Amino acid sequence: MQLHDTLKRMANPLYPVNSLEGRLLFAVPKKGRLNSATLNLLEGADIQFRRENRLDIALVKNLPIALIFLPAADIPTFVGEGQVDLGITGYDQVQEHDAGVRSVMKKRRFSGEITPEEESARSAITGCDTVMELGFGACRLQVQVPEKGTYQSPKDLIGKTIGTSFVHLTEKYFANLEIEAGSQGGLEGKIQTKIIELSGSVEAACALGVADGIVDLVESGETMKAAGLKAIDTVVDSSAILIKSRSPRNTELVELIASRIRGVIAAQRYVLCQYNIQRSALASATKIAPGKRAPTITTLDEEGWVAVSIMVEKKKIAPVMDELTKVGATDILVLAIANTRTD
Ligand SMILES: Nc1ncnc2c1ncn2[C@@H]1O[C@H](COP(=O)(O)OP(=O)(O)OP(=O)(O)O)[C@@H](O)[C@H]1O
Ligand SMILES: O=P(O)(O)OC[C@H]1O[C@H](OP(=O)(O)OP(=O)(O)O)[C@H](O)[C@@H]1O
Repeated sequence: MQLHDTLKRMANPLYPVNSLEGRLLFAVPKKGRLNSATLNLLEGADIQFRRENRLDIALVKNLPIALIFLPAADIPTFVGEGQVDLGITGYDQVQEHDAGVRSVMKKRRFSGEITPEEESARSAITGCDTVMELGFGACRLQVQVPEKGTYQSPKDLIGKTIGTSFVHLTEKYFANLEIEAGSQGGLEGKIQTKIIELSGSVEAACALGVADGIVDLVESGETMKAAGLKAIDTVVDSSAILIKSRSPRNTELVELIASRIRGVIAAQRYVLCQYNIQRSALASATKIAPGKRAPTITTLDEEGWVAVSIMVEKKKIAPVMDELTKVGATDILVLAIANTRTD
């Protein structure tokens, strides 16, 4: 059943379900690490909405879109099944969802419930496509063990107990490890390593004797350090991504949103740098900072001088200004870009 129909059946009269008709459904993280950066991105893309208290659906005022607020972990399911057209979540969550779907299909094939052909046909229609990386929410899903313990390499954990919120990726990781080590048993892909599902505070599992190792997200590394753990391998490198279903309701609108978001990301990543320089030094200056496509050069009302305008990556602007000064650039101005539409 389509999400539109399901929502219509819900009794709560506050749900703006009747107005969902004809709208593109866009899932965004309702809380957690990706929530605030996602809301900033929507604001930058001029996607205007007002979310009523405790409602997980908000109609966009200026575009035929409805925002659906969901846990980041559930967004790949809704988009992958085509119930929702677009979504923002972590790449780790998409990988976890895909690994889960593949594992269920594999089990159904081994039990004779579906044929290999049905398995690949279903895999082709479900799942989501990545539209773009969004430049926030960077983290790594890592295998962690007690710093002072005896486990040094991931292979030492074969047959042991692992705590994680990412059970499917962890199962796949240890299944591959066991195959590599020649110790995996059974055609059904049963693994010797025991995976325990935990929904939060995974880092506490080793100290409490629940697990020998964990597979959990790391950003700064502070949480793992405080818990006396060290990383011995990375399962997935992740950051926030925009995903779309394989059959979105309105591809033009998907393109419009993608293009707006691309513009916001470019605006966040670049600054506009303007300076004056003598024409004779222009070649050296543009070599230092050639701009995104090419510099915009304007003749100044002073013999032999030009004004140059270029986009520069924010993180490189300080050394670029140092170098430009060395070759004779003056009156250097750096301006924030509010928004942009660029390739
Ligand atoms: N420490 C982190 N640094 C950066 N990104 C992270 C971090 N932890 C998680 N993420 C990213 O955010 C996504 C959502 O994780 P988060 O723990 O915020 O979800 P949640 O379960 O919805 O929220 P909560 O933990 O508050 O219940 C993760 O899948 C990952 O992509
Ligand atoms: O490397 P760090 O910067 O310290 O971040 C890593 C921590 O962040 C995440 O947990 P979160 O704080 O979202 O809470 P949770 O344990 O309830 O999932 C993750 O599960 C780690 O515990």
